[in-house]
Amino acid sequence: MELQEGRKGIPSLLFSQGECIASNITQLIGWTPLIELKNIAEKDGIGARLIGKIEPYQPLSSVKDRSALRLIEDAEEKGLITPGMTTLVGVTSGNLGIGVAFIAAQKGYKFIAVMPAKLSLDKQMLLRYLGSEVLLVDPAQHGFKALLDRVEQLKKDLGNAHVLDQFTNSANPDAHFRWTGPEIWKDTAGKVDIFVAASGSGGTITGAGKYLKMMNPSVKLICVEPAESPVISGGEPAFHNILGIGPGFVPEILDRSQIDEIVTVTTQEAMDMARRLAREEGLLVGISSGANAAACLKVASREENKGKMIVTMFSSGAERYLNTELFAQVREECVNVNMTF
Ligand SMILES: Cc1ncc(COP(=O)(O)O)c(C=O)c1O
Repeated sequence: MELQEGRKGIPSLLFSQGECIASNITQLIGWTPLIELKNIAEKDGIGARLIGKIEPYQPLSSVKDRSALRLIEDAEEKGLITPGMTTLVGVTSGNLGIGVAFIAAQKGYKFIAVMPAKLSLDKQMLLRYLGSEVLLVDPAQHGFKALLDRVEQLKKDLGNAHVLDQFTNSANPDAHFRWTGPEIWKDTAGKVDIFVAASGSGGTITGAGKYLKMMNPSVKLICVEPAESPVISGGEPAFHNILGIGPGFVPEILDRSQIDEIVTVTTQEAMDMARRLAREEGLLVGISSGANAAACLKVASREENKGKMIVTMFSSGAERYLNTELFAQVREECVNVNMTF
């Protein structure tokens, strides 16, 4: 089936005449819906419009499906990889790896995920379930570099391995320039005033931000990072629990020159807001989505932003965090529940 140039996702399929059946799962990446947070805006007396882009609608529930697809397609276009022959290799602690795993499975690539030991068992299980190999490295012994060293060693040992590096490869922001940015522009009818996005690899804010500024140079770009580890703001890296953002260094692909402002959010604020999104808007989204929404509320409360449209990313679904602090209280309640009859 022919898809519209530069567009992916379910609505693209709907433009065709006749059958609307995806030929494979990668065609369903992209074009996620926008939703306005009316309940929270009303309750908090917010004069701006708060809009979230619901990435849990991606095939494997996160924004990283887009980057994974573009990293793989870019390598294919450059003739660097061949299904059935090349082994894809990447350091991953989560969503990008899961994105690569399902695309690799569909396209016929072997994928080896190099992961920090002691990280989520759920993610390891998902990767293995999708047919990927998981190699655990203990970063406590040699730091993050141990993971990179393991990848280098694999490259030498395998000979036909291709490394996917979301922090340095411009194909990552390109996914957001091609898809995320145009989707936001189209679905807001070009009314977006402010785009707020937390930075992990920096792909989303760089790629979607570049597209939105290209369409309207007065769109403001606000980058969100953990208050405990405000590295982009010039601070020191430190532990935080907003999974998927704030890796503790400034990624090579992050284009700081186009960012108008950085807003920091604590892990506590992010988790509290994720829970509010669930209970007040019925939105089951993850911790970084809570961080983004918390940053939006800070920005929206400013007098100068009254009436403005603020768009942000709900980058992943809450179900990926069932075994984290986000669900600690309800887990405790469930474990200790008393029979009522
Ligand atoms: C849950 C979550 N939120 C936000 C991000 C940040 O996106 P980006 O890497 O495009 O900066 C990531 C990236 O992995 C993520 O997994």
